[in-house]
Amino acid sequence: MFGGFSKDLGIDLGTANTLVFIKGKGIVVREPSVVALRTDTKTIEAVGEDAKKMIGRTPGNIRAVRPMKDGVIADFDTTATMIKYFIRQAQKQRSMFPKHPNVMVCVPSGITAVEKRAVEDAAKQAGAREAYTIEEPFAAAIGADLPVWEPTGSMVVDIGGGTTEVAVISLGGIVTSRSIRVAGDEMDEAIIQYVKRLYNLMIGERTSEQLKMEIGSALPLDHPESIEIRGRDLVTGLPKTLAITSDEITEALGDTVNSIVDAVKITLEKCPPELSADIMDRGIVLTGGGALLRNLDKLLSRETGMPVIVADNPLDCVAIGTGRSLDHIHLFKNKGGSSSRKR
Ligand SMILES: Nc1ncnc2c1ncn2[C@@H]1O[C@H](COP(=O)(O)OP(=O)(O)OP(=O)(O)O)[C@@H](O)[C@H]1O
Repeated sequence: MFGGFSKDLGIDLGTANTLVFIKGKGIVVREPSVVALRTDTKTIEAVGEDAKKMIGRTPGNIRAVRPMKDGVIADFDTTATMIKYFIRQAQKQRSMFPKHPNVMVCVPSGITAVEKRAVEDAAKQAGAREAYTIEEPFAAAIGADLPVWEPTGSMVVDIGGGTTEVAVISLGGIVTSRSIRVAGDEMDEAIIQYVKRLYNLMIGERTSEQLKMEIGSALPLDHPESIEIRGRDLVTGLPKTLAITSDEITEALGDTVNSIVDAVKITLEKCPPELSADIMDRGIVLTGGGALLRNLDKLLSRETGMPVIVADNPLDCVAIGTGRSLDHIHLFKNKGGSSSRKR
């Protein structure tokens, strides 16, 4: 499927990470969706990895922003600049890559037609010849090798940075879906608030993400773990080191994880019975970085009574599916349900 030279690009424009996929080559760019802006001159200081390092460490005249943070384009110009940067990075990987490729951009399923149009315009402004959009859970399902074009039900739960997207897919269309703005970022924020409340310690976003990834779990671990973290004591104002346990992180993540479980349950309730039976056979498939939270699959399985499987390489599914969907562009236009558009 991926053989030969391609002039097409798939972009997973995630709230946390942007990945670029070239047919025939795979994922060629993987960088944080962050832009560092100079507030005085209104120019771009850095994009991607370099900009992420600046979060929480910028002087007054530089601001590190995540233009897609809430799952929508908050700032059109910054997003266009970011897309342009990522297309350039991909072009650098292949000397003969065309200046104006066809571009498929993956967008959250909850976004409006106006926002979709803004993404397509941003891609065109960044040099795309034709720009299309595909909804995130549909791309995730393709990337996870689910039989999306067949008359059988597949359920995918994509837990990213800003949004969790739950969808039931059959015959090339989304039958029912739910998108909530609760995902990895909200987990990080919950940990920050928990540590602040319990220990009067202020920690940064990067530290809370590290706690989530290293010792986080949706259910208490059989052998609890702990790590030392650093922050600012809110009473003395001085730096302080503290040991945090995995059980504490499980408690901190409780509400966020429950919101995700509820979104899955509500989607299942709305699912036609024939498709529910298919999902029971195949299992619910988890994609996105949040799928890597330990024991989330176990908790979801316990709460829904369904088998739950974490996809292979969950962080890559959306990008792979976005790239692969370019092979089926004609089907997209005909089937409509997965939302793509030629301009
Ligand atoms: N091992 C892990 N455990 C828990 N969370 C993780 C792990 N690895 C990555 N994540 C989280 O996954 C999220 C990023 O996932 P992903 O790259 O799929 O999101 P995205 O596609 O950029 O966002 P969205 O789907 O909202 O647009 C981040 O919040 C990150 O902290």
